[in-house]
Amino acid sequence: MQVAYHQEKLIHLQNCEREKWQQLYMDSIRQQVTCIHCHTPLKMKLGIDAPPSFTHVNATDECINIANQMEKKLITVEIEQTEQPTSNGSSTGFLLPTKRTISSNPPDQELDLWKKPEEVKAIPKFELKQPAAFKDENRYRLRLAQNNIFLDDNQWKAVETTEGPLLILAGAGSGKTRVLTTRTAYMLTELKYSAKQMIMVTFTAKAAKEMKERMRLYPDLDHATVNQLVIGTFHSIFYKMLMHHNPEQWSPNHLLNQEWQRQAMIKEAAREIDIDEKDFAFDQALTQISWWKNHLISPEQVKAKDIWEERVAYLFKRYEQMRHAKNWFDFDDMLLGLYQLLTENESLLKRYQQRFAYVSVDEFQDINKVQVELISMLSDRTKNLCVVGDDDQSIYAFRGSDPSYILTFKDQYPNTKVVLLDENYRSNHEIVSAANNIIATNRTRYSKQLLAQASSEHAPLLFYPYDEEEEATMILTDIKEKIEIGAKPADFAVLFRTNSSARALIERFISSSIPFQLEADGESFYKRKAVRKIISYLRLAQNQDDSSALSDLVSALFLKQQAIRDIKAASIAHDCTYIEALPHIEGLQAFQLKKLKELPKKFALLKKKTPLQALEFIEQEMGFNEYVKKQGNEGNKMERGSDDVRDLKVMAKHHSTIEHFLEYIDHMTVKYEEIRGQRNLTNATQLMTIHRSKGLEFKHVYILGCVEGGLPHDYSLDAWREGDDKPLEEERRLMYVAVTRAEESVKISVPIMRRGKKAFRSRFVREIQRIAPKQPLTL
Ligand SMILES: Nc1ncnc2c1ncn2[C@@H]1O[C@H](COP(=O)(O)OP(=O)(O)OP(=O)(O)O)[C@@H](O)[C@H]1O
Repeated sequence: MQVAYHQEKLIHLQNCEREKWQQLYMDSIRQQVTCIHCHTPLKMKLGIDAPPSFTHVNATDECINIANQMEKKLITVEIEQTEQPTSNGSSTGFLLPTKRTISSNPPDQELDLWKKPEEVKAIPKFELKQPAAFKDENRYRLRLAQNNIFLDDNQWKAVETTEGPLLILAGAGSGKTRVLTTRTAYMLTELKYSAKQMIMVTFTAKAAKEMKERMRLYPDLDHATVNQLVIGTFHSIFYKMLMHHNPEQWSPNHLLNQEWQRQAMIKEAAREIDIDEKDFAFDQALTQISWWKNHLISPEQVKAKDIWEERVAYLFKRYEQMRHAKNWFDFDDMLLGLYQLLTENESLLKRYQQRFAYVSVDEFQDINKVQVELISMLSDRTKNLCVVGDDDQSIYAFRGSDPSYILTFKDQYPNTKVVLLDENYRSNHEIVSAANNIIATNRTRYSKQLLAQASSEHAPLLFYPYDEEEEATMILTDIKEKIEIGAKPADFAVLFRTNSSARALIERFISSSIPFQLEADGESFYKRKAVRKIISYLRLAQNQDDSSALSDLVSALFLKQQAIRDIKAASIAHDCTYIEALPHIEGLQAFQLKKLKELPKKFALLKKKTPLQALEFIEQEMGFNEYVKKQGNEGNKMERGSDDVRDLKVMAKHHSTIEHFLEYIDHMTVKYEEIRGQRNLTNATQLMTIHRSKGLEFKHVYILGCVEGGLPHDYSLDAWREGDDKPLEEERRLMYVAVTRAEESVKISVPIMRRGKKAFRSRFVREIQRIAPKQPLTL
């Protein structure tokens, strides 16, 4: 149905502004949308595949028929006036806008129209490969096949290449774990190498565990041998070595294993240079310090690019001094410690080189400077170094990883043999082709193309929600529909570029009955600095004595935290609220005094506004815009306070009073903390950042926000405009990673609006829509 009563007004979906659909959807959940015939609640369906419509929650077929007939009449007949229904169903006293046809005025703006989702057309024809005749000349390969472990020819080539430097370029879904484990099993069982000679480095503890578990499935390989293998992450393996040599210095009691411990140290240092604790991005500072350490840059060697880096360099210096004084170490020191030990102790290095004759490294595209140095030291005697990776999946530049290590591996090791794994066993041909189309634009890569095993009737789908809110609703509706017809919640994953871009989605899932798990870093959207601060105005509008909101407010007013004490004292002395006490604090400049004197009046005005009006008033009339501008994006290229406020305004539109808005925020903040703690739910839809999805696979994948500025992220576009296309290439790799997680279907969201402004479809969407020329491997 397209026609219904909404809060006692007759509405026709086609005549409603697109912007209102989400509100209608939410009101339909609150039972405020009813049938024009029986007046029972209608639910609004706002999904991906079909235009929005209303359906009865409970109604007889007869009622539905009558309602449909009434709707037909209403749509064709111009109605000048009608009557409001009473609760018993008679229609009296209901007014439609005079002289308005409810079927007229077709919206002429693109923004107002529902746009049919489009299948990606640029899919080259699938060519069925003749299954390669199985070559059974190798006894071990045959033995594996008998145990249902099949390997294609390239995979097998990688297994057999055991000596010298080997680069396995493993495309997405090409079975690199299978290759790494089989190669090790082959060396142990067929070549009879000793397990003690081997070291396998993975990027995550999960990957190490999976490798060990998979190794146990190989024929003729006993558990004791598998247990002798050194398999683990860089940190776990290298830390064990350090412990072995100096258990006293490297005792776990000295490990700074909590973020807050490290933060406490730099906060102490920050006080020495008068940094305002409430207003400094300490988490960013720690990331920067870690980046320097992983690049083997000492505090003395830092070349600060701006004032922010200068300050962080000071914190770095003091952090290292404090750490040394107390004999503490952090996770980065585990790698640095071993690097130092092996550089200073040649005979020890030789012993390790003697022991580890075969070194293999997984996810080599994500390696950083200190890791690369350690690996090259350990493998320097034999050069039996096998690295597996995909330059197209290098997505951790912000943590210090650098795809140039995989791209220059051959230069580093001139005798390198290269094996390309280009058969994708995960996704159908349509998904693989879309991924090929996207990544082909990158210039800094080994050209290559993935091949799928099978074709499907479903191509990747582009769909066009109005904005972030509608996007979340459409995805939730789509997943719900699929679950209703038999899919499992765990079949789905929704991937997003940044946590803040998923706020609406997370909230929609929180309010739904679909089990879900959130894999994202960072605090809730409402705890982000700019958001928290602007919300503190609203809280103080409600209660001028809210002391926790006051502490957020003071820095936005360009006052120091110490001012809080003075404000509280002035409020007692003058028997007034904190806001009224502001102009009474000591030591104010004349311009500050003038501004603060105006505040009580402005807070009184604020109270009467809707949340959206209030936010705009705070920005424009209460100085918040200047505060956000002054803050810039201190050390954080990724997230701007002004963007957060724009995100908040999109959501504020759906709340009519400040009181309800704050209640909603508090509820969502509590829920966010609850769900963040949930782990390992067995049958849940996964909501995660693209970074977190790396290495995983899902039947159905949704990708959020594929518009310029969203994916690719704004910061990469800024860099690109300034002539640096590295970040943009990394964004393209992120898109590639996201698409290649899907086995059966991928749905790509291209919202029309973003952060309240017209958006432009992502360049990656345009790239997906044209067939990239075939790209044979070039090295
Ligand atoms: N030769 C093969 N025949 C059939 N299936 C295979 C073969 N090799 C690997 N697979 C399957 O392909 C899927 C992808 O393999 P895997 O997860 O190891 O890929 P990956 O290379 O690690 O992918 P990504 O880098 O994208 O995370 C797995 O389900 C795996 O069992």
